[in-house]
Order: sequence, then structure tokens, then C-alpha cells
Amino acid sequence: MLRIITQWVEAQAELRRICDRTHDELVVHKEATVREVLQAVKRKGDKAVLHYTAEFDRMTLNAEELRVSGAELDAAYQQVSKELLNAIRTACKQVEAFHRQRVPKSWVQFGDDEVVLGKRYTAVDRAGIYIPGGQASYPSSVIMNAVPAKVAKVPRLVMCTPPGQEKKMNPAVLVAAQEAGVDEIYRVGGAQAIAALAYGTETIPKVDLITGPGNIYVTLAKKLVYGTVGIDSLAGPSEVLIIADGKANPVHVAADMLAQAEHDSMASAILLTADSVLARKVVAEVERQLANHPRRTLTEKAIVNYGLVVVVDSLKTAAELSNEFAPEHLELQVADPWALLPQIRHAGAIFLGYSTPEAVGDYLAGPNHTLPTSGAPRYASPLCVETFMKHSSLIEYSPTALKKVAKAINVLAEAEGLPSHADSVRLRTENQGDAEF
Ligand SMILES: NC(=O)c1ccc[n+]([C@@H]2O[C@H](COP(=O)([O-])OP(=O)(O)OC[C@H]3O[C@@H](n4cnc5c(N)ncnc54)[C@H](O)[C@@H]3O)[C@@H](O)[C@H]2O)c1
Ligand SMILES: N[C@H](CO)Cc1c[nH]c[nH+]1
Ligand SMILES: [Zn+2]
Repeated sequence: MLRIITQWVEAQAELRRICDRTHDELVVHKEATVREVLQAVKRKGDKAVLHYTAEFDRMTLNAEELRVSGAELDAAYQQVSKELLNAIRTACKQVEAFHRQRVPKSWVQFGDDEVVLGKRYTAVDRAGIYIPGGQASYPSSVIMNAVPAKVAKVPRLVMCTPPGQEKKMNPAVLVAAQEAGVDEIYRVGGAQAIAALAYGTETIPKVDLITGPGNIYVTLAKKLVYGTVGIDSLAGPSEVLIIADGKANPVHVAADMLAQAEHDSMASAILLTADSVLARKVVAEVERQLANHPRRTLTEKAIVNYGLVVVVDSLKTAAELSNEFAPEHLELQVADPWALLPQIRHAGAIFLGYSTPEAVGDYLAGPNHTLPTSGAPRYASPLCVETFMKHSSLIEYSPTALKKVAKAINVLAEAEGLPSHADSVRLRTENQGDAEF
């Protein structure tokens, strides 16, 4: 069921097909649905949100029920065990500690002639975090999105997540939201949630930035609303690529592959190894662990369609193929992962060594688990505090400093055919002696 490939050309083609799975022809009709949802929510607000919630989430709500009430939030604490509450608090603490390490700081530098240059960082006014909730519930994603937003000091933090079963939200998600500092929660999922956050409705506020992972509908919607609002990255269906040597434990490698495959039928799990014995053992082990898997149907679909084992000739070749694929998660299950690391150029998160399963990063190591997918790690990075901030450039020139650059600006403005640009400098500096370069 999990295919083994040994030919370089075939491996490259298969890896490209898997990498492109969220923007190939199979998703064209999904994009049409998403465009329809976006337009309807933009025009009809709550009415469209409620309509699509009934259609895609099979949940009939009225507008007053969209926002999760204070009573529900209070009750959630009674519905989680002490152990789960403690785990949520531990994860919040570790994720916060990691994200506090690199909070962008405003800075200025003072140059000659009283020139001041710098950058001034400010948080977005309103951020909307999307927390997935179709195939699984994600209290961990609440923490990964809300904590950096709070560290960035976002004044208003809004959360949307699918409505759950029988009007009952997952209490762990509601507790995580409160622990992490979310200000308001709406039970809306999919493209309709992204549309509501991007355009605003009577009930759900329009935000400036939308972050958070999601399935293909959520990811396409985020892509399409970009420009109306900012987005973090295209954090779509999960993927893991494992580079393993002969000392890796096939039981662990298989478990790590299934740990991503179980997220979504569009998830992907790939093994690159130079050890053909390990390759065969992992294939057998994946089948064995799948046999009694509680999420077997969905997980098997992911493995059949987007799972792959490639037998390569060396770790160097594995690194080259991995760089072409640019995985969301990369595990280096090799004897000396730090020696292999310099060859790795593109990956959302890199897990080093045999005892670092990707799940440790999913839940509480500290770095963010909201990561770019489908090749986006070639140009995008994990969610972080800076995602919730932007900076303005700062520029101050004294009359003396302006005079010194007047001529150069004049020449450049003339070259661009923009006389008023030249005038704006000349009128401030003429009759003050010759300009210098
Ligand atoms: N990249 C990351 O950082 C990261 C992190 C966590 C999870 N994930 C991914 O997030 C995703 C979560 O997916 P999920 O499905 O569990 O939850 P989800 O909340 O992303 O999607 C559920 C929503 O999809 C909409 N939907 C479902 N079927 C539809 C259809 N036929 N037409 C239109 N809309 C439809 C529904 O409105 C529903 O509310 C997975 O792909 C998982 O791999 C990614
Ligand atoms: N692996 C997911 C990112 O692709 C994140 C996650 C949350 N919970 C479990 N896993
Ligand atoms: Zn995961």
C-alpha cells in the first residue's frame, strides 16, 4: 500500500505530484466552492455564514448563537480533567517562553548631519486566528496561534473554529483559548470563517490579519482573501518527510509517518533512506500499525495517495530530494543529524535525532506548529510573534543633510520623469549654496 521507489527520476516526479497536491487540477472545483462562499459572505454577512454552516457542518444556528457565550466558557473548565488543564498550561508556558526569545524591537540609528533612520514595530489592531476542527480538535493550535499574538500585544484577538457536534464545542479548545488570552470566539469553520474574518459580518468583526492552519478549503480561502487582509502562510494539510539511516527504528519511523497521515486524507508522509532493509520494514510496520488504527479510513487514504518511500543512494541525495520537496516537517533520524543539517535548505521545522518525534513540536517543545506546507517552506517561515506585527521605516533629515543629497535626488527624479519629486527637495534647499553628492 505504501509504495517504494528506487529510481531518481520517478522519485522526483512523485515528490512533485505530492508537493503540488493542494494546487493541482483536483482542487479546481474546491476553489470554485470557496470563491462562491467568499462572495456570498461578503454580500450577505451572517446570513451566508449560517447557510454554509448548515450545509458544510450540518449545524443549524441563529446569529445569536455564533459567538460562544461566557457561560459556555466557564462551563468548559468543569469539563476538562486536572491533567489536561495542567498539560494546556505547560504547553502555554513553553510556547510563550520560546516566542518571547525574539520579540521584534524598534530601533533607530543616528548618522552624520543629524540623520536618523530606523524601524518602528507595532502589532496589528485585530487578528483572527483560525483553529481547525473538522476531522480533529486542536487545543494545541489555539495555543500556537494565540500565545504569539498576545506576546505581540495584539489588542483584539478573535478566534473562529467549526461548531462541533450538537452545538457542543470541544471544552479543551475553549479552555486553551481562555488560558492563551483569546478575546472572543465564534463557532464558524471552513471558508465561511475566513470570509467572515476578512470582510466582517453583523456579528463577526473584520480583522487585519488571519493566521492558523486548516484543510484545503480554509487554505484556499486564506489565499484568496490575501490583500483584503494579511495572512500568516499557507498552512494546509500536514506533511512529514523523514530522512533515516539504517540505525533508525522502523517502528518509530512508521509511527511518525502515521502521526501526520492521521490529520487529513490530503496529508502526506514520506521516507527517504539509503537502507533498503529499513525501507521494507517501515512499509510492513505502517501496515501493521494501520490495521487497528482508530482513524484508519482517513489515514489509509493519505498513505495510499500521498505516502511514499524512496530508496536513495546516499544521505546527500536524500537532502537534495528533501530540498526540492521543501517539507512542512523534516525529521533527520540519522546518527549525526547536525552533520547533515548544513545540506538542508528548505523545511518548516527540522527535528533532529532518533528521539525527537515530530509530535513533540506539535504540542509543547516551544517553536510554533503552524507551518507552511505544499512547497511553501521554500519562501515562508513558521508562525511567530513577528507575524502579528509590521514595521514602519523611520527617516529624519536635517536641512544640512538634505542639502547634501539634493543633487543626487534631482538627477534620479529627472531620470524617472517626476519633476515634483525634484521640486520637493529643490524648494527646501535652493539658495543655500551648492549641493554636494
Ligand atoms: N500546516 C499546519 O501548520 C497545520 C497544523 C494543524 C493542522 N493542520 C491541518 O489542518 C487541517 C484540519 O482539517 P480539518 O478538516 O480537521 O478541519 P478544518 O477546520 O480545517 O476544516 C473543517 C471545515 O471545512 C469545511 N468543509 C468540509 N468539507 C467541505 C466541503 N465539501 N465543502 C466546503 N467546505 C467544507 C467545513 O466548513 C468545516 O468546518 C488538516 O489538513 C491538518 O493536516 C495543519
Ligand atoms: N502536525 C500538525 C501540523 O501539521 C499540528 C498538530 C496539532 N496537533 C497535532 N498536530
Ligand atoms: Zn500533528
